[in-house]
Amino acid sequence: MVFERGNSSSTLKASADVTNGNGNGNGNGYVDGEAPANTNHRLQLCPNQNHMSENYDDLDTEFNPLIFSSLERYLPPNLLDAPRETKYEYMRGILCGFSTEGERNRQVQTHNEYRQKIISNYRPLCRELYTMNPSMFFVESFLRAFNANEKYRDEYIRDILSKIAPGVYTFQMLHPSFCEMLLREVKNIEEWLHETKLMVMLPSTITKSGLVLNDFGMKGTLDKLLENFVCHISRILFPDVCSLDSQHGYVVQYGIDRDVEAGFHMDDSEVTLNVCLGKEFTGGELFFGGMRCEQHVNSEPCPKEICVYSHKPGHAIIHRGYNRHGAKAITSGHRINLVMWCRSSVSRELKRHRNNFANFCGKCQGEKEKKLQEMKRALFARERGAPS
Ligand SMILES: O=C(O)CCC(=O)C(=O)O
Ligand SMILES: [Fe+2]
Repeated sequence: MVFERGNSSSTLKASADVTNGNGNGNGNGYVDGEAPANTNHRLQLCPNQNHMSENYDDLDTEFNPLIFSSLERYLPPNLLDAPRETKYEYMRGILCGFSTEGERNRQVQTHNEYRQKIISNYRPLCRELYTMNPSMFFVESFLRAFNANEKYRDEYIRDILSKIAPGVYTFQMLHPSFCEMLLREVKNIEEWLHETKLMVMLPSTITKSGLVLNDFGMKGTLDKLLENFVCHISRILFPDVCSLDSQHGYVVQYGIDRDVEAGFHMDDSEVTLNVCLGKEFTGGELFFGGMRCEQHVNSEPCPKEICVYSHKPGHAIIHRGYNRHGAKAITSGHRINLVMWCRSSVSRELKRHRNNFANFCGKCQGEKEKKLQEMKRALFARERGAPS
């Protein structure tokens, strides 16, 4: 397996989703010129003098458009000829990474205005999607578990979850008619975007074909999904994660004419929910390489951490954001998934005060065990009178 440094970890400050309220970005940007998924290039030290920069004057952006034209000549060579939108997102991410608190507030305001502009102009196709309606959204087994008497609820929820690797679980979740409805809505959004030529913010640097559902009026529904369902599952599966208090919800699309795969990365989330909506496809399996702290992000996985999962429509997979993963290439058809990066501002604050992550990082755990073994050996030797 080739390990690429993912770019959606919480180390990345800049973000198109500046509204999560906890000061963390969604990975849609880079600190000090870190490159997008699937590339390992940084901003160049010297500008490419022969490159003709694009014009960014028409963009509704918080930065002076001239900055983008100047910065463009410093882009990694593989990005120089990328679509203007990709270059813009990459450069905006870098600029946001350097911004101060005041600028950050302005970004929040800009993002709110951007969202408001979409919401007041986009006409939803399936209005039912914009209000949480469990009996319409979920399959029977999922509803039964959540509707169980409080005394047995956790036990019933545990029963519907299948563990496929340490910290990775799957379960049946979305009703086929809900999946079908959301697919129709996504198609409608895409047609509207095509007509209006509106440039949208991508959900993360991992995808070129994603749509942030929160920006299209579904924040209320997804907040309820987090609050009433995902929080509960997270509390059962990941008790060390503090309460999840915000979400970044989006769809990702794969196909021959879209993204084909997703590079190996970590999410900017404490917990990620990922549900396949359809349609028909082959390939595109998710692969996992174990949980790591930021310091050990590039360390090798141990065999028990590796697992491969084939997406099935309606089925969800839930894992810690730090569990490194990627999606293999789709080999035919079209795959669309609903992804929700769930965040905990308390967990993030606590993490800032820690320097050992043996509670989740496989590598920190290994090192801690090694030290313990060494201490035990030294103690044993001392007891037997051997010179230490
Ligand atoms: O393609 C997938 O199912 C995974 C997408 C993903 O990992 C992400 O968006 O963070
Ligand atoms: Fe991911």
